[in-house]
Amino acid sequence: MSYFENLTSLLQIEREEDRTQYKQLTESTSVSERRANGLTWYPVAIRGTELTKGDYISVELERTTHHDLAHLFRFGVPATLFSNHNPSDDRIEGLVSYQGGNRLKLTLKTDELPDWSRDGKLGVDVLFDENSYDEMFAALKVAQVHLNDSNSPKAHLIKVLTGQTIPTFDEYIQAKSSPKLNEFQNKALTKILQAQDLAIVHGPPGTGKTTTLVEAIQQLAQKDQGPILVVAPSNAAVDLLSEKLSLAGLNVLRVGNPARVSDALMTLTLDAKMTEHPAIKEIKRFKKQAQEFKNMAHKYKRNFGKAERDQRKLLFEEAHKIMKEVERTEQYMIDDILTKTQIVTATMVGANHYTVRKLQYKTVVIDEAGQALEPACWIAILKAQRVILAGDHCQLAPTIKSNEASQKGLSKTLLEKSVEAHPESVVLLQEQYRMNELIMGYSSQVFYQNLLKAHESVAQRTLFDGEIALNFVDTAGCGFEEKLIGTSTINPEEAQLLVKHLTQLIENYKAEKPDGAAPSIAVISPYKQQALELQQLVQHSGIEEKFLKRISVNTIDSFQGQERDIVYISMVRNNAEGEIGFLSDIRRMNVAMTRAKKKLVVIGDSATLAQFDFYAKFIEYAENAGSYLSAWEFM
Ligand SMILES: Nc1ncnc2c1ncn2[C@@H]1O[C@H](COP(=O)(O)OP(=O)(O)OP(=O)(O)O)[C@@H](O)[C@H]1O
Repeated sequence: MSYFENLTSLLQIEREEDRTQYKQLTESTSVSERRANGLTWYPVAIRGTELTKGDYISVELERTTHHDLAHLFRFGVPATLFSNHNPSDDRIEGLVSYQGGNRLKLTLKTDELPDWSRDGKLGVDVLFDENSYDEMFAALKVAQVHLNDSNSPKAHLIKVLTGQTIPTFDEYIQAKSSPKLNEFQNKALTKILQAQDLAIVHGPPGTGKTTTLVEAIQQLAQKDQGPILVVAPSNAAVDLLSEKLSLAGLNVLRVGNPARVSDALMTLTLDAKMTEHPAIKEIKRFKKQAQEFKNMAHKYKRNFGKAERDQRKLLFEEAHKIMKEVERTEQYMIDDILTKTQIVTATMVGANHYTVRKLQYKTVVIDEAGQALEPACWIAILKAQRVILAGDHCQLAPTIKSNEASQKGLSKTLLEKSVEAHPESVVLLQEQYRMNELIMGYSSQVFYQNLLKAHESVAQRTLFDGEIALNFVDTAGCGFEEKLIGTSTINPEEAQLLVKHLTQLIENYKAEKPDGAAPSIAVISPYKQQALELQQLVQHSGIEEKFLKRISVNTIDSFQGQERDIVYISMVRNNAEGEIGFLSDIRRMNVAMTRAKKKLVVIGDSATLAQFDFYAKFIEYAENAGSYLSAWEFM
């Protein structure tokens, strides 16, 4: 099987599993269950409608209750509007074209709202996102075609990225080294500018990967003709980069829909840029005319005479002609906006949005590549002459639903493969600006060949004088037993101990720094049930409000990319068999352990944990650093 056939078959397995899990979530579940699972908004109210491209209408919906529920409605996903009167028949499918706060816009494949939408209560269901899979399959197919065609200008890059040939560098190109960057970051900058096909920025926690990328993209923007494409697997990551690039003075076009509602971000979107464009007045005038023709046509609805039917047809044709004009004007506006654009930012799938689908780029940057599914990367790569991968394959990998696909290799990212195949393309950023060096040390030893250094401004930092930056609190022999709740594990006594330690730490801090600002604190557990338990306990701990406000409690995954002054990790597992479940995913643990700036406290049972090499060595590391504590001291 060829490289791309193999990837295609893995992706097929994944799509099947994803569909199956989606079906289980939706089929034979009630509206309220679907709503709780984030798959449905109900009830919703129609806040407006507008004619749009292709004679469709865009309807704006607002959810009027249950505002706090998380949901899966995202730009570009399919969804159906339905009525509660007859939900199996009264439904119409569309695509989410905007989502912000409690509103979303749905583009429906019809030119008129159905009659049933005027009575009964309305809701929207999110549908399985076939489109993202279709785009990925299509990209793999096209990549294979290029690879088979020795005349294809893309064949070389594809061969590099599939490990069949080596990357090339133009060593005569000199980057302008930046005084804002450290030695390693400047090395990465040079690597990026010299790369003819592939450069890789490996950025461990807090090492300034984003800072480096922004500087490199600024220099590339001056050299490359035409825009640079910058993609990342999540909207949150795309938003962050879009903001920083825009602040650096670049003209950024954010394709798709920001995950966060922020004015600065919104102005970068195509919608906002179109609203600012002089030609928008014309579009508004045309749309109004078309709407008037349609309204007139609809008046003939209940008259069946031939003359009326002809009249109605004429009016529709007129509206259609005007909408064609709207489309042409919109395309002109988009082209005009694109000529001024230096950077296009999007998710991988978003890079194929119809407005930018056909664009080719000299340089494509894939950020957070350690979290990107490889088939999605190929959507962006096919638009590139040269690819810059940035990320850290020693932190969280992409989420894969099918164990089979994961075990057969879908969880191995293009970043990881490329780092192995082409070490000459890689620059490791070695200086970090987040952690006290004691917190950093174990991660550096296990994942980064002991190469990381802490910048002098952070190396010795602690919460207060005399406080040690790392603690391992050993619960061995305390009889704290784990319990299984559903599919998640919980350890209530460990949770209580953690909160006791935290309360004490805050008291010590207050005594040492009576006027000190409240530090930011994360309480993390790999297990969801334990995180929920901890949330409850922290809420009722009696910790003063000023400090309580700064504490967030959650599972590891939600903290990737973030940092806190203090981090607690509750390890939960405590059993005679030495069964540690997914604590064995040491990359996830790497993320948890590297969020802390000044203090990291890990609480767990050494007897269970030490049966696994990673934790045995961690406990040894803590012992050697004088960071080992027995839980008995707090009981
Ligand atoms: N050369 C530098 N000199 C001083 N501070 C720096 C330098 N590079 C980065 N920093 C600081 O380090 C912090 C992290 O930088 P940045 O956000 O670029 O890192 P990152 O590697 O993208 O982070 P993450 O760990 O979230 O991936 C920021 O506060 C930034 O200002």
